[in-house]
Amino acid sequence: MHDPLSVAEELIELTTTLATERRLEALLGAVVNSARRLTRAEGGRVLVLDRTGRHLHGLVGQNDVAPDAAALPGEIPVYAEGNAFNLRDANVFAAVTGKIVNLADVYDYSGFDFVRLREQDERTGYRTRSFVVAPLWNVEGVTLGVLQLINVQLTPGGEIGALPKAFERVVGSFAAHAAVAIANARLFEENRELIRQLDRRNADLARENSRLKVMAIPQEEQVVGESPAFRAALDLARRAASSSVAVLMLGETGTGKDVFANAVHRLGKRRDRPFVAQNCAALPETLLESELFGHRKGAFSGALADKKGLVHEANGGTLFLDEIGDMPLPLQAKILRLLEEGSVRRLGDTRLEKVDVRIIAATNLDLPQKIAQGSFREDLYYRLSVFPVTIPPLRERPSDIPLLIDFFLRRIAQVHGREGFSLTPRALDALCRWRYPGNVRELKNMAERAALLIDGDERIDLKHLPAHLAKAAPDIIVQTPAAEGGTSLRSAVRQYEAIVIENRLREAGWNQSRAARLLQISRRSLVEKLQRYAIRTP
Ligand SMILES: Nc1ncnc2c1ncn2[C@@H]1O[C@H](COP(=O)(O)OP(=O)(O)OP(=O)(O)O)[C@@H](O)[C@H]1O
Repeated sequence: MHDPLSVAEELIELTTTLATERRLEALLGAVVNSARRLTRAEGGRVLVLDRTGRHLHGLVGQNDVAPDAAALPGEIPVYAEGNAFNLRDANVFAAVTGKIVNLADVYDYSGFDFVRLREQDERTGYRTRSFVVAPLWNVEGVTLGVLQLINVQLTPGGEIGALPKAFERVVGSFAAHAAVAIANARLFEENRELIRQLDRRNADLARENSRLKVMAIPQEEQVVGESPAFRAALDLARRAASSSVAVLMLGETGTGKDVFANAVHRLGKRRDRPFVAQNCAALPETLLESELFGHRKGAFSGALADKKGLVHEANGGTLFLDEIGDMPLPLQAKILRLLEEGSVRRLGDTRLEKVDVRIIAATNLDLPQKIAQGSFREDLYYRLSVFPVTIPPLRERPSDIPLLIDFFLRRIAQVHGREGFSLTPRALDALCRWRYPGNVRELKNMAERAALLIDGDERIDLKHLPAHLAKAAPDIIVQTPAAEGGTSLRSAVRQYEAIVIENRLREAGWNQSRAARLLQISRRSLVEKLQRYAIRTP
């Protein structure tokens, strides 16, 4: 056995380890190791009680002489039949009574049952002789488990025997220290797990919160686009929003004229008043007139009572006249009066009524051409086009395509209750190259269709996109803006460059160094290009 000085040294070292080690497994390893060094035991184990206190489980096993013999026993039941303690087991005895079991040879009769241990010896060829079990009782007298020491060597020559009586107390107090440290480490791990759970919960809540926030904003109110051309149009719309000036939204079908009209209303002083929209191409003349300006009872067959028009509903707010190019000429005159005098006359009425309505109109038609044909009033055109906002077609702002794809897929994922959708690079490439005659609406429809076609966690691939798009995908020349009549080669190349850069950035998770490597250009040159094309991390 050790001399008192080395025992003291061992205890000091152990106390330090116990005080500093917070990871349960490492701590248990250190406990068994130190206890073995202290007692010169060949092997040692820690068994702990499960949460229900019904079983002891091995957690750590060590054996210098035969690593196989370090194997941990299976579950040891604390209770025998009839709910009495299973005191025939030396581990349970120590755990329950708080006494140290200290045997010179487990093969000699001791009253304890060592059948399993002997079976293990047979399997491993190891011979277990002396066997010490110290209870791991913490200060409150709560049993955590036991510390086993196997084959205690009494002399440096390797003579094996029971632990000398004087050492029992040392081992006992050592085990008590270890128990406190183990209890602390368990608490620490439990706390850490609780913190982890809380963090996870917080992150879930934050995600849910931002999801709800996004959901709370109606889709038509979100305006997505970062390209300089788009930003310029949006900037104009913002400026218009601050006054009550009439605005004319121009742009091809599906470019987002409705979205912009809504934004102008929402960003202006009238945001708390109604935003009322009417498609002027959707109704025949009389019905449209009655819808917009209202009617008096008997104004036409079917006019059974007085009815207010949308202009009345929009009073104080905004009236959005979509497809104004298709408005019949007589109604154009009424709109002009509304713009110039702020007054309207209901169908079948003689009186004029004052209303305070801001007009935003939109068309994808060539109004000067319609004026030339005599189907649009020139004076109305000039009145409306005081503040024109032209939304560029999507093919002229390709760097917005990935942003819009991302936006629509995220929205769709929310509706489907999914985390998200991902695209294969070739699907993204095909989407980015397409010319979108139907503009953003077409892109949105494609995203919705693809989301419906994929199975489970599948990525959106070419086969989920319309055939014409997949077919055209490899043909860069046809599909890039270079094919656009009137677009210079230089501007087409720049647009394509912007698409490629943005795609690579996406692949690289918006890590600029990684994207630069993928593009095989320097990071500095990438940064310059990002500035030039106004590409920003979303
Ligand atoms: N910049 C954008 N950000 C988000 N969604 C957009 C954007 N532009 C268009 N959309 C969406 O695309 C679809 C078509 O847009 P919108 O109806 O505003 O186009 P439009 O120009 O008014 O079309 P039309 O001329 O056919 O009436 C809508 O679902 C709209 O929400």
